[in-house]
Amino acid sequence: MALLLGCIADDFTGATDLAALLSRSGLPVSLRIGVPQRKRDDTDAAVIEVIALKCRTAPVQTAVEQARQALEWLKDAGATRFFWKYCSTFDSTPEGNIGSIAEMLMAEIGARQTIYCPAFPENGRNIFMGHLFVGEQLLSESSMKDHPLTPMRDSSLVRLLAPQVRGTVGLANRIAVSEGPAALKARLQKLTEDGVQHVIVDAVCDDDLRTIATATVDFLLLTGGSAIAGQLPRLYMEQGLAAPPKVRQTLPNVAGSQIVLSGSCSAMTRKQVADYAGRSISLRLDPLALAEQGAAAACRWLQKQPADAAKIIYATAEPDDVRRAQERLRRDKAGQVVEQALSELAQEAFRLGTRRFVVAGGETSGAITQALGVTHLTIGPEIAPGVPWTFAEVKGETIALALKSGNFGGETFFADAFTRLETA
Ligand SMILES: Nc1ncnc2c1ncn2[C@@H]1O[C@H](COP(=O)(O)OP(=O)(O)O)[C@@H](O)[C@H]1O
Ligand SMILES: O=C(O)[C@@H](O)C(=O)COP(=O)(O)O
Repeated sequence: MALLLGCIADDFTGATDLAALLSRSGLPVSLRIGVPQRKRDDTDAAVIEVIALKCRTAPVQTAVEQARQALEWLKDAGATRFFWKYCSTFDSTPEGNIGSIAEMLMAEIGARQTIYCPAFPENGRNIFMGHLFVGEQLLSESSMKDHPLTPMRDSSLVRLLAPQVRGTVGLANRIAVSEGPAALKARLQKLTEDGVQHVIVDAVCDDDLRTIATATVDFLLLTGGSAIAGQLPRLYMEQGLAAPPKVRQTLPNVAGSQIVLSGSCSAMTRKQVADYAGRSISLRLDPLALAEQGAAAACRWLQKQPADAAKIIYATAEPDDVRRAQERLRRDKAGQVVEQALSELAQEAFRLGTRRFVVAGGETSGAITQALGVTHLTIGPEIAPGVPWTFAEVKGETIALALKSGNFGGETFFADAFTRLETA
């Protein structure tokens, strides 16, 4: 099938979030883990391809290079329009990588302007006058200020983006958006004439997203969260470019034991871990002990647990505990030892017969998915907005994998996830 859209996501939970919102339309969406080694098969039914990278916190040059390779693969597969997906809380290091990757993509595909719209109203992320809100709080006052890898201490998207790009950053505010697609298009055109290449666009509800998508559907490059992308399939269908397949894909029925692995320290994950630890067998990992002794003791613990019992292994901790571990180990090293341990535990769980995995945390999901050797994910039912079950082949076996973004899902998410799988 001809490709309508080629997407690049900066982490794996972000990629499944994006694929879930695009899939709501019924259009077939393919999700690849990393840049595929092989060319796309011409008979592939998907009309949208998503490539999941793990580049959110990588050094700028590494991240840009990974995105360039993903772009090459998508272009080679026939894509002419592209979407660059990053976090709805604009998670980035001070130097990048949101703007640096966008600027590279614009240069490679010849786009004069792009928009930045991380808003995800269904999950409480809204942009007003260029400022990002999480629920009713400014981003910088929300729990994102304590993120272990990308603490967000400013809420102005213009200020956050400006140091990440060489070009000029501007704003199309809510007033422009509220005037409808034609007026917004004119505002963007005026900004282009004024030499503004990078435009933050306000959105506080799904109607705003519809307006923005309608005004920019023909842009060569759009950037933002999953919610703005989720508006595109309907527009493609209205333009007669695609129609959902008549027969829906049947999803596998995955038997085998289950586990939750959590490396997210986000506020919602902390509540979810507390809830599920009260319903299951649990093991808490200590980064300092892991740095000294590795994951062997935790693997031995796992081997001793009854196969059919509900279990959770987590490094999830309160901000003060995270800070203490980072002071002793350095921020990146603390993250790496936890990611490495959870990856080994996922491999051990698979060896012991686990086939249903719920993973919390974007970086954590990247590490675990790569450790399991997953290269392609089929998108299944959504458990909570932006968090679908996915299915993958590992060593000839089908596994079910739910990759949960840090702050997504309700308090009982982990239990809900397994219930959703039973009823899918
Ligand atoms: N107790 C801890 N101390 C320090 N870092 C931790 C701890 N637990 C987890 N981490 C690290 O914090 C990071 C959390 O990021 P991520 O997995 O992307 O979660 P989120 O989706 O909430 O952003 C990971 O690199 C993880 O290894
Ligand atoms: O847009 C979002 O918020 C998510 O799709 C996402 O990218 C979350 O990343 P993590 O919080 O690191 O899971």
